[in-house]
Parts: sequence; C-alpha cells; structure tokens
Amino acid sequence: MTEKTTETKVEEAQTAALEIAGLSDDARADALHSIADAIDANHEEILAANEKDVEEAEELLEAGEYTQALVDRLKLSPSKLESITDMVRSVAAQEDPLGKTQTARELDEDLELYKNTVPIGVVGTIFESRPDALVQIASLCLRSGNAVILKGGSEASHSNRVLFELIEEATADVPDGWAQLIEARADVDTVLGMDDSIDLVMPRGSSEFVSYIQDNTSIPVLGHTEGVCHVYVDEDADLSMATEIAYDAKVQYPAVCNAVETLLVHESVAEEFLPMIAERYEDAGVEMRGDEASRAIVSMEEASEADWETEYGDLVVAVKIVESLGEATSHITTYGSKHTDSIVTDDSDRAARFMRSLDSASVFHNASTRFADGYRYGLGAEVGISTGKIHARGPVGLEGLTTYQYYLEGDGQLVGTYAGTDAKPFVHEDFDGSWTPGSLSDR
Ligand SMILES: NC(=O)C1=CN([C@@H]2O[C@H](COP(=O)(O)OP(=O)(O)OC[C@H]3O[C@@H](n4cnc5c(N)ncnc54)[C@H](OP(=O)(O)O)[C@@H]3O)[C@@H](O)[C@H]2O)C=CC1
Ligand SMILES: N[C@@H](CCC(=O)OP(=O)(O)O)C(=O)O
Repeated sequence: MTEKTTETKVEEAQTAALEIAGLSDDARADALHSIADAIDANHEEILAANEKDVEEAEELLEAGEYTQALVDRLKLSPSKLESITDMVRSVAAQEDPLGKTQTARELDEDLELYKNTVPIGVVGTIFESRPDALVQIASLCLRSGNAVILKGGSEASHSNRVLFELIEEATADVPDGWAQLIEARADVDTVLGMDDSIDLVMPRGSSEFVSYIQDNTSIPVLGHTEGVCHVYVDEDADLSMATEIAYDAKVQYPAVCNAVETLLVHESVAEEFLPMIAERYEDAGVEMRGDEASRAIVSMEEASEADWETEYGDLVVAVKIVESLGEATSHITTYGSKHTDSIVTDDSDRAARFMRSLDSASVFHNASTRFADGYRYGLGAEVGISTGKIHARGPVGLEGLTTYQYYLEGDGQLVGTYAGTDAKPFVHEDFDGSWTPGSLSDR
C-alpha cells in the first residue's frame, strides 16, 4: 500500500472535521473510553516500542547530543501509562464542551441571538518527544469535536506510531481520518502552507521552533514554548512553606516546562532561607548558581547573565537576592517567559501586587509552579501550556479547542425596521436560556 501524502491526510482530516463535530457527546466520550482500554490492554507493545526510542536516545545522551530532560520526557513506564489512561478517562468525564450557550440575548420580540460553542475544525499540532503528549492532544481534540494532525518529536517515533495505531483502531466508530500522524519536518512545511484546510496550528517546543512556525505560515498559531518560571520568597514568607514549594517546583519533575528555574529571595529573609533550601537541594542533587549576595550566604557556583534567562530542564537552579517585591517583578518581566511564576508570602496585599504586576499566563500565591497543568487545573488534560495570549492562555484544555458561532432565531424580521427615522429600538436584553435547534425559546 502506498503511503498517503500529507496533502491527502490533511484533506481527509478536513472532511472528518465536519462529521466529527456532529457526533453526540456520548459517542465522543465512548470513543475515549475505547482509547483508554486499548492502551491498558497493550502495555507490552507500547513499552517495547518506547524502549527502542529510549535506547537510541540514551546512546545520543552519552554522546552528549541529547539532554537528560529529553530522555526523561521520552521515557514511558507502566505507571506513566496508567496516568495517561487516567487522563483520557478524565477527558471523557468532562462536561461536553460543544453546544454550550455562552450568551442568550433578546434583540427584539421573537428575535433571539445565541452564542454557542463549536469546534475549531482542523488543528495542526507539533510537539516535543513526549509520547504522552500525543495521547493527551488526540483525546482533547476528539472530545471537543476537532480533527487533528499530530507531529511528535522524531526521538519518539516508535512510541508515537504504536500509540497512534492503537488510537486509530480504538476509534473505528469515529469518522475516518479524524486523526492523522505526520512524521517528517518536510510534512510540517506542507501543513504550514495549507491555510485553506487547517484552522489553527499549535506548536510546542523551543522558542526558536515556535518562531519558525510563526514566520512560515499564515494559519493562526497558538504557541506553547519554554518555561523560565520563578518562585519569589517574599519578606513575609513562611520559610518552611517556601522551602517545600521551592523544592517541589524544582525536584518533583525538573525536565518539564513548569519547573522553577530561578529563585528570587528577599534580602531580609535570605540569611535564614538560603541555608534551609540549600540543605534540601543538596540531598536531591540540585546545583545552585547564585549572584554575589547569595554566594556570601551559601557556597554555590556563580550565576552569569545567561543563567537568568535559561530554562535548565534539569536539577539546576539560579538564585538571586532582591531588595524589594518591585525588583523581583521587574527581574521576572525582563528574564521570564510569561509561563508561570509564584510568590510565597503571608501578606495578601503584596501577593496581589505581585500577581497583578506580572503578565505570565499563570501567577500563583503560596503554591508550586508545577501546578500549571491541564489535569491539575481540572481540564482533564492539556494540549500544552500556551505562552501566547490569544485565544487561550496557560494550560489549554477543551475550552481552548473550541470557538463559537452566533445563531440568530427570528420570525421574519428585517433590518429596515430597525433603521432610519422611525427605527424600532432594540431590546438587547440577556436571558437565561440555551439554543434549541430551529425554534425560539418559550420564555
Ligand atoms: N509550554 C509548553 O506546553 C511546552 C513547552 N516546551 C518547551 O520546548 C522546549 C523543549 O522542546 P524540544 O524537545 O527542544 O523540542 P524542539 O523545539 O526541538 O522540537 C519540538 C517539535 O518541533 C519539531 N521541529 C523543531 N524544529 C522544526 C522545524 N524547523 N521544522 C519543523 N519541525 C520542527 C520537532 O521535530 P523533530 O523531532 O523532527 O526535530 C518536534 O516535533 C523546552 O523549552 C520546553 O519547555 C515543550 C513542550 C510543551
Ligand atoms: N503540564 C505538564 C508540563 C507541561 C509540558 O508539556 O511540559 P514539557 O512538554 O515537558 O515541556 C506537567 O505538569 O507535567
């Protein structure tokens, strides 16, 4: 059998998008349960494929060509597979994102305007070598009635192929072609040129890569890029809490984009706090790199200017002592990536100042940056963490995969009635109600 071209795959997805949008809530949820069951039943096959990817990646890690962070994100395990299927089932359990009436407005008697959620259409996704991302993205797209083009990182190709085939087989009742796998960078370039057929491109990866996508397509792009995340330990912080948060944010999963990269510490608590966190970090093997003031308190490597803007994705953290909250927020504005930043303080006014001064997608008070995640936000899963502002920010779940349509239900009204010297005034009053196909509400 000849392999389909990328153009054919995109065309098939476009046809499927129109059909999948019409599938019932139950049909979309049932298909997700079939995906979860298929993954549960095929651990061996998935892990064998993943083993091949990991072996190849580990060779390149030894040769110094890959980072540990890449290998960590690539690796699957039985427990990771369980958490993947939990996420798929959790996406299935989410309320139907489609057909929700966001606004019902009476324009005049028997003239009603409804703003209703609908799928985006065909979504092109390009993501890093993280096989769980393929399953999360496909699940969210299916639940929200979108067709999806999936392009994962080349290091995960064996894992992605097996997972994709399982998803395809498990969703035999869903319109054919709703999910398509592409593998080469050249295929991505083809997709970027198909602006008539693709409605949105979501790239996840380095900022260079996301810029490359933005520069090479006229399709709207929702970028998901690096996380240079901060924890600021304020002068009024509970230092035990600050230690636990700084530890969790760095150590719990250092390879991911919501891990903390820079700790900012108010000068009045630095003498007490830095030795506390240094002891915990030392136990976990975290390397600290600090400014001169931090190094005068705890022995660590010197941080260079480049450290402030580096996403280590590893057990390394930069440390800086600041004189004020203003200095902390200005440091974050200068060097951060508008992903996720957190303040630890008992002073709610200062917490509010911190949160309002920053332009990051997620800003936390007394919590670890690692909470920036679709599953933890109750979205079921995430397509990724958007570092763009329009149309979705932070963890992108089902809502970020929908747009809306206006439906107007009338009874023969004409615009001429509402224009000119004897113009009839509009009512323009919102009411509680949802659109019922083809009829006016019986309020
Ligand atoms: N905010 C978020 O949700 C996320 C952020 N990230 C960030 O991404 C970075 C790590 O990603 P990394 O593993 O380096 O991923 P890369 O940026 O190297 O690659 C990601 C994907 O883009 C593809 N790609 C890269 N360059 C091109 C190109 N020129 N043309 C076509 N496709 C291309 C890769 O394909 P190929 O493998 O074939 O090269 C891969 O599928 C980190 O900074 C991380 O924080 C990652 C994921 C999510
Ligand atoms: N939300 C995810 C991390 C986000 C993400 O996609 O990270 P990554 O792909 O590793 O850069 C989590 O908390 O595991």
